[in-house]
Amino acid sequence: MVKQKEDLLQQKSPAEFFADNRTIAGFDNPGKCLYTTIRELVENGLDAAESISQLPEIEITVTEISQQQLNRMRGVTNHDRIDEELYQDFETDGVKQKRLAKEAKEMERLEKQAAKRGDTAAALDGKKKELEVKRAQASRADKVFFQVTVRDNGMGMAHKDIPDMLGRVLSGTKYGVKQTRGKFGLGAKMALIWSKMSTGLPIEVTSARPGSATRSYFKLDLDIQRNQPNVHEQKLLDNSDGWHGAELSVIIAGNWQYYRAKVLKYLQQIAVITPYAQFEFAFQAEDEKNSIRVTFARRTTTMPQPPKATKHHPSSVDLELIKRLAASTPCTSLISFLSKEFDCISRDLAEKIPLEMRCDPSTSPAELTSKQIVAMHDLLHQLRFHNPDGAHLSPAGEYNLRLGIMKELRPEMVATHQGAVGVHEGHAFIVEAAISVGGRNIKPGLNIHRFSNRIPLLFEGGSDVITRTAIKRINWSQYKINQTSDKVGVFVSLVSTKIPFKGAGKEYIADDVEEIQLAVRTAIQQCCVQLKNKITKQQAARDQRQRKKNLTKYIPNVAAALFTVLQAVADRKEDEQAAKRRRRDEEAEEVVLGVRSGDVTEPTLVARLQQHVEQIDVDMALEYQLQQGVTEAAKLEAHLMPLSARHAYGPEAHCDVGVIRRLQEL
Ligand SMILES: Nc1ncnc2c1ncn2[C@@H]1O[C@H](COP(=O)(O)OP(=O)(O)OP(=O)(O)O)[C@@H](O)[C@H]1O
Repeated sequence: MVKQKEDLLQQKSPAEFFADNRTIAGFDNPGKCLYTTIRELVENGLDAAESISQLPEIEITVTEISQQQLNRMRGVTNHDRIDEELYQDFETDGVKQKRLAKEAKEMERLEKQAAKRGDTAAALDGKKKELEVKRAQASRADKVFFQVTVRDNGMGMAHKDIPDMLGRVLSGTKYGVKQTRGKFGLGAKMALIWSKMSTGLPIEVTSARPGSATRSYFKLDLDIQRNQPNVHEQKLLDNSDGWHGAELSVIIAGNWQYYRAKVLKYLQQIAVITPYAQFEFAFQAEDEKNSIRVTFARRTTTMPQPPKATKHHPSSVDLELIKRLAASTPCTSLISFLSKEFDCISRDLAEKIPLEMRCDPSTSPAELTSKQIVAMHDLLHQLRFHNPDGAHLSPAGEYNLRLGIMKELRPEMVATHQGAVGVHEGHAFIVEAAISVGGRNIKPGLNIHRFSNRIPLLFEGGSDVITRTAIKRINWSQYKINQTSDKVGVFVSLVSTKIPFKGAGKEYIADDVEEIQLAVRTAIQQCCVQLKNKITKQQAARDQRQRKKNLTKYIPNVAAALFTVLQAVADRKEDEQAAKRRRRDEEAEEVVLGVRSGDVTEPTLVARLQQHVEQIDVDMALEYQLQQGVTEAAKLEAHLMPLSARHAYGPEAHCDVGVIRRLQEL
């Protein structure tokens, strides 16, 4: 029987699979491909720097390249068009008229809107320019390409490993049980696959290990069918200046116009979670006026402890993993195998497990039969073990998180919380959260920022455990936060040796892991409790200010009215006065006498009323303190110290509650 074409058995290499299913890895459309390429290369740079405890310095350059330029690079001749009408961007006269009319209308609308809002001429010009750029980009016939170059100061790559690291899908150094940004051994290769698919150009890599006298240069691409690197050029260059790190450069199709905001947001968020890193970003447009240069400056040199590799927790192992470990271990007995290859198995316990399996404890792991491996697997899933302690994890830390938020958003208030170590399928995890209120570039409502293993997640937020928890499982009003009108920043970061991502694109964290769900909720709630305290105090202070303002507003009128009355009394004849004298107390009598002698005037009344309002303030503050308990309310954090050796303490001011010393420059 002749086989039908569709019956033919075919095989795909991993590279082919990911080339056909780019979306899985976050390479959906040209714009998203540009974004993900930047992201993957930046995260590799951060991992590489942190792995040698180096404060990361990441330079990202995105250079716009026109179709003509690209053709020149590829040695393809640029031809003039013979028949314009064949091209997608050809406009008939009618279509052109319609477009021009639409643009004129849009301009008119902008002008009206600006007049209504009272915008300045410069603001209006800015908007018009934006419109023109959009129009120019939309009408451009040429496709736009980008050279993405990312340079870091990390550990670099060994010369011999570079082709495999970057030219073979599913190869990397981050597969162990360790918290890293990268995991799958895919990201950089996807950028290369996309460059192959969209421009056909190879990747260029320069790298040096710390202390290396040479730096490696490679130009390579990836044979998608065979899933193997294809080296075009390689050389060893001089490294006498002692540089270490890596610089990767790819040329890909992309869309800057639609993904500009996402790229900048990503960089801002990665700057929030890694305030100890310095990011230099440059976008070089063909037209210089559209170029951008942004620096996300380092604000601290305190780096979290680098994550450490740990061992597999017995409750998380599967049959295949046990087989693999048993075949590769140098241990010669089951006792040492169990105690050395697994986390949370003490020597004591390791001696008991083989007995439970009805196995000789001195059996070599390499000699375990399939049945014994099955027995070990079943047993490991039935026994009780300590949970991993999370010491190998590296959360950003409340200090860094707060610092990052303060530097990027400048909120009015911020609260942070780091939760206890949790466990999911034998992998330890830690959830950290920060909630901010107010700040720049933040919209009213909940602004949710998600991080996993210290990378920002910007897409598919709707299904993420953090978004869903913040929106559905927190009763914000209980903490005096209005989730629709207050500008609330919700920052949640999860670190673990295994993040339950949905998809290889690492875009969002599953919402079905109860332990993580609960930890996220608790961390947010803990921040909210801290904020509620601050908000209550702030509200009380605001109410007080308002009351004072209201009272002060009426002082001139009240003083004038009062003075008129007092004057009328003072002007009455003596006998009338005598008749009424008995009814007035002495204090009032004194005031009337004052008015008569000219000592009490209208301004005197104004001053006394103002004094009275001030006094009410002080009384209320005291009353508040008594209600709150003196220690709580009277405590005010203050940090006073000389700015430098050139400062000394000056004169002292004494008051009931303490002494204030003023700093003086020498
Ligand atoms: N800038 C770099 N410095 C040092 N090593 C790097 C750098 N970029 C990549 N590598 C090495 O190349 C390997 C493959 O990188 P790749 O981006 O393909 O995958 P990954 O980072 O391991 O995982 P993921 O697909 O989850 O990002 C990395 O594991 C790392 O060892």
